[in-house]
Amino acid sequence: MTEPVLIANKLNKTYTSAAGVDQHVLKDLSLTVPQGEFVAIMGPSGSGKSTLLNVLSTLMKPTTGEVMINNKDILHMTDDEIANFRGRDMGFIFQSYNLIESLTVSENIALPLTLQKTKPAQIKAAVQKVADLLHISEYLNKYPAELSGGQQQRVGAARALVHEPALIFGDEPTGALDSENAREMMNYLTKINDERDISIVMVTHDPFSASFASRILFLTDGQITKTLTRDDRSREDFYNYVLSELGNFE
Ligand SMILES: Nc1ncnc2c1ncn2[C@@H]1O[C@H](COP(=O)(O)OP(=O)(O)OP(=O)(O)O)[C@@H](O)[C@H]1O
Repeated sequence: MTEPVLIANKLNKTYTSAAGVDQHVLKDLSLTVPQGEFVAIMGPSGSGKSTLLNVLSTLMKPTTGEVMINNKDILHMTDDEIANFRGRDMGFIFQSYNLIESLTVSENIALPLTLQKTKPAQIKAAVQKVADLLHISEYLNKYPAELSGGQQQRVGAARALVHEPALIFGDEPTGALDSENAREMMNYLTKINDERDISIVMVTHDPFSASFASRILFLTDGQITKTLTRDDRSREDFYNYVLSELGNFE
């Protein structure tokens, strides 16, 4: 049995509006992700997907419950420990690429390593390696504004990968991409998941993107109400299975 990279135990999240009205968004939600697994989270709008991802990825605290990543209790770390942990062990890929316009592609990709004060020669080698993997080496000296949306999203992915984190979180990583670029992005994620054993937890509304995962969790009203596993199905067969199950689900 592979060691879990992430364990979430009985997560609850309640938002309280300015008018004092509570909204209970995550409800006793538990989840375990073994090292090297690729998990997709799907569910209707408002079901709590982004809230769950934010809680799992240390960006937001749950109201109650616990989250362990690599056996560390992330809810009881100091702000400095969390910042270090994020920088070293996690990568984030968002729909909006969050690139810094005044930095070159190379400098954007290097950010997680620069923040960890990695030596320049090591940074250069790591940036080159991940840029080769994502086929963006020729853009390294350009600025984000000079790239297409798909290229920018690959730069965002390269930045998430450059420090070889144990775990990557994606929030609609193909959301801004056309179908060709979405397929390419999912192939890259599959490749790093296979070859480097990096675990991936990704929120998506798109069954095509989800079909690249090995397990899909469906969220309804803050709870996991259905789980589909790919088992030994091909990606295409899993996609058809997901589509048929979605028909039953919604
Ligand atoms: N920061 C916040 N403050 C108050 N309410 C929030 C906040 N973030 C989300 N909510 C509410 O919590 C519920 C779940 O939101 P969340 O964004 O987690 O859902 P989602 O499944 O990701 O939705 P979508 O697919 O539309 O992005 C929604 O009703 C939303 O309005």
